[in-house]
Amino acid sequence: MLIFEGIGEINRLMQIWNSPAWPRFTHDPLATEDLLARVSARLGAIGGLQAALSAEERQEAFLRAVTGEAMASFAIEGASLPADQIEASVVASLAYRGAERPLLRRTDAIAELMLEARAGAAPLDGALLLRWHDLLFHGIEVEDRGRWRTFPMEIVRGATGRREDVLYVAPPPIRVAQEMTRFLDWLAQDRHPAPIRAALAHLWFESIHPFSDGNGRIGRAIIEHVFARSGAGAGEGALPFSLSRQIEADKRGYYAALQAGRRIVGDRLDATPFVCWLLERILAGVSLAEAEARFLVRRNAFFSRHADLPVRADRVLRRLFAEGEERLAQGLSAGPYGRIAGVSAATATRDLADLERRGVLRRSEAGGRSTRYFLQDEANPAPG
Ligand SMILES: Nc1ncnc2c1ncn2[C@@H]1O[C@H](COP(=O)(O)OP(=O)(O)OP(=O)(O)O)[C@@H](O)[C@H]1O
Repeated sequence: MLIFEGIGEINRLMQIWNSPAWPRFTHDPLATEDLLARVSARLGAIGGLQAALSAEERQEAFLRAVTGEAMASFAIEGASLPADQIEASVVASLAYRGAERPLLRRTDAIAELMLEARAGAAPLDGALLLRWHDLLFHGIEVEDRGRWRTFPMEIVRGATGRREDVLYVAPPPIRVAQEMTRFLDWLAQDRHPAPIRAALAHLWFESIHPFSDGNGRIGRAIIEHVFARSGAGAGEGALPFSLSRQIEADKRGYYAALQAGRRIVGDRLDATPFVCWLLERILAGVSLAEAEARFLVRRNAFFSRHADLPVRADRVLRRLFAEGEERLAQGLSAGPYGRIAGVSAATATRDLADLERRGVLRRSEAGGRSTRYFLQDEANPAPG
C-alpha cells in the first residue's frame, strides 16, 4: 500500500498536467518583490549608461550580446557554435533585415532566430515558434522539425534513461497543440512585470516541452522575446546582455530551479523558486553589462581628453582598450608596446616616457626593463 502511495506521489509530481493545479503557474509576490525591485531599478539605470555611448558602440554592444547569446544558449546544451561564423551571420542578418534572402549556413538561420527574438516585432504565436524550430535545425535531421512533437517526452537525469532517473514527464503529444494555445493566450494577456512574465513563461513552456528537441534553446529565446516586447517600442526592452551566458554559469542551479518551480500548492503550481533563481541571474547579467558600458564610457572620456595623442601611441592605446579592462589593468611595458606598434624597444621606451610626461600614463615603482606604465584617468587617478 505504502509503495503504491509512493508511486502515486512520484507520478503526481512528474505529471503535473494531470493535476487540477495545472497550468496555474504562480509566484509569491512577497518573496520576489525585493529582487524584482532591484532588477527593475538596475535595468532602468543601465539604459542611462548606454545613452552615453555612441551609436557605433551601442551597435557593438548589441552584436556582442546577440552573438554571446547564441553561443551560450548552445553551450548549455553542450554544443558549440563557431564564434566568427555566428558573428558574421548576425552582421549579415542585420544588414538584410526585413529582406528575403536565402539562408546558406546553419549559423545564418540561428542568427535570424536570435534577432527575431530580440526584435520582438510580432507577438509570440504558434506560427512564430514553429518557424523558430525550423530555423534552429536548419540543415539538420531532426524529428518533427518545424512542428509540435508527435511522440511522448520524458526529461531524464543523465543519459542512462533508467526509470528512476526520469525527472519529469511532459504532456502527451495529443495535448501539445491545445496546451500551446492556452500558454500563448496567457502570454498575450499577462500583465506581470516583464521579469516575472519571462520566468513564468519559460517554466511553463519547458513544462509542455512541445518540440522533439531544442526546447531549452527556444525557451530561452522566449525569455528574450518577452523582454524585447516590454519596452515602449518593439525591441526596446531587449536585455542588454546574454542571459544564456548567465544561465550557463549556473547550469546545475538552472535545472534544479526548473524542477523546484513546479511544486503543487493547493490549486496552483508554485513557481517562486524558479522566478527567484532567474531574477538573480538577470541581476548578475546586468552587473556585467554595467561594467562593460562603464568601460566604454571610460574609453570615450580618455580619448576625447587626449585627442592630440601622437598617431602611434593612439593606435597602441586603442588596441589596449580593445583587449578589455583586465588587459588594461596589467599596464604596458616597452616590449608589448614595441610589438603592437612595430617599433624597436628604444623607440617604445621613448614613446612611453613621452606619454608619462604628457600625463597620459603613470610609471610603476619598479624600474629597468620591466618598467610598466598604467593609464592615468578618473578610473585610475594619480596617487595622493
Ligand atoms: N526538470 C526539468 N523540467 C523541465 N524542463 C527542464 C528540466 N530540466 C531541463 N529542462 C529544460 O529542458 C531543456 C532540454 O530540452 P531539449 O533537449 O528539448 O532542449 P535543447 O535546447 O535541445 O537542449 P538540450 O539539447 O541539451 O538540453 C533544458 O535546456 C531545460 O530548458
